[in-house]
Amino acid sequence: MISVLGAIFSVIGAGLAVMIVQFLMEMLKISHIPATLALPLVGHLYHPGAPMVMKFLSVMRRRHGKIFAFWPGNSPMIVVMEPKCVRQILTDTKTFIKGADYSNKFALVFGEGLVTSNGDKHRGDRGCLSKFFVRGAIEKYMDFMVQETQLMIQETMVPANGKEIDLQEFFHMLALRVFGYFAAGHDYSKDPEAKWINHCVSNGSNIIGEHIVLGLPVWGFIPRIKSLKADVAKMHQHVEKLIQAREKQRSEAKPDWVEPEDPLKGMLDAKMSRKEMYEQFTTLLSAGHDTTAFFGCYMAYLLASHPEVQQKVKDEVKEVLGDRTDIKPEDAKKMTYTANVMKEVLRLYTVIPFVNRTTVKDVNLRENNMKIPSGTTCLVPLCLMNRDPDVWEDPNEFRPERFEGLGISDNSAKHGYLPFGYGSRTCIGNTLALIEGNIMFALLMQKLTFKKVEDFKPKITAGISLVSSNGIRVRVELD
Ligand code: HEM
Repeated sequence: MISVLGAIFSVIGAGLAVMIVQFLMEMLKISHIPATLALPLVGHLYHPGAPMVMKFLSVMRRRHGKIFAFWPGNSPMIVVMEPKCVRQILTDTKTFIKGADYSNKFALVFGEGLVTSNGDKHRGDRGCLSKFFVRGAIEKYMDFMVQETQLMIQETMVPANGKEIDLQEFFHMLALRVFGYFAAGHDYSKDPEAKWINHCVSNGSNIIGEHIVLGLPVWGFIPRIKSLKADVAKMHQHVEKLIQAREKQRSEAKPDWVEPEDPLKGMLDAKMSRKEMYEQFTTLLSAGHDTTAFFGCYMAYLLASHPEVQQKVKDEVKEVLGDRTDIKPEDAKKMTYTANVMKEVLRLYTVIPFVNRTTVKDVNLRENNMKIPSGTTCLVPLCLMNRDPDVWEDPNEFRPERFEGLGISDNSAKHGYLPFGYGSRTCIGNTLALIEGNIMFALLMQKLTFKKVEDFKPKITAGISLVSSNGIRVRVELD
């Protein structure tokens, strides 16, 4: 018995010794990069504020500047928020690749879809899918977006008149319905699986987010990981149904049937394998779901909290549309104040708060001449860059007017304003999300007013996306 215990302690002791040596070697490699004292095994997690990652990093930024080391455990990340260096990281995709967080953790849900793949696989798949996400292609779906938004307003907002509601369900369901029709001609309003898919996608994103941010393992025997894998398998069965429905339409097509020009068609035409299609579809759905839905939630919350901004949006919608609801591309272009509101929402609530890349060789960050060793993960905190006081006056204020005259479309590398990322891996769904946002809010603002719920404050947690664990509550008042 004693010898068994002795053996166990020796193995644990040897393991700890290896980890401490690894820690010291890593520390030596990045000793030229500013950092607060980190300890072996726990890194900065000994610090009570460290699990609140966003707050902790903003304190570190004040202490160390725009490039510093952060230790979420035994290995460091280099936090980079200097705009020119960020640009280098996000454009040099041969040196800065999507590393282990993507291939081990994200991949549990996303497989080898667009978000997680690298190199030729990524280039090929992006080439195959990007034509469906350009403005002209998306504008063809505007009538459908209008129709679904109106239906959802009727189903959810009208009965909520005078009441407080959590907006998550409205925006999640609307995002799902729009995505289903846009990506595969599928009508989620009639699909009993829609509720489950909503839950499954958000849950998956939260779990993966937590495991990435806190550096937790994703071993298959952990109950929540086991159940996540089961959910992903069920999601693949759901995608199989969508593929079979389209294959049936193709095989039974009458001569006048015109197949929708959508991502599902793109995947079938490219003769992707079943596995590739499951992963790509799940990727698009997951990447576009919480993001679009929480973007809508935060916008409604900020409008409710700033009645003067809400009134200006209402006035603009009235001026451009009058009582019409058939929103056309030229209408959307005229709603410039609403566009600035959307930019300001994404600045304050950066829905994807962090992205990271791993170096495959030693590299110099040109702007600062700082060496980043091979195998290091660089963390780009888009959320903190968007509140950088060097760039934004009163960065925590909600002030859409600040975008007037800045000439910023949906991103600006110069300002470090990158809510949709940058370079060849920029969000493929950015135009879809913004057109959808414009339509949703034009129709909502024609019909109702969001009022602030006293004492409600969202409890923001930063996982893959910026979610609120206590929902987003507002009072709805029909006009
Ligand atoms: C407000 C809504 C959205 C925000 C804020 C957002 C944000 C982002 C960001 C920051 C990235 C870059 C990630 C990185 O560089 O590592 C990204 C990538 C991506 N997004 Fe979005 N996104 C949104 C909506 C959507 C939608 C609607 C879709 C699809 C239907 C989508 C699909 C994707 C995909 C597939 C990628 C990976 C692209 C690649 O690496 O080639 N996103 N998104």
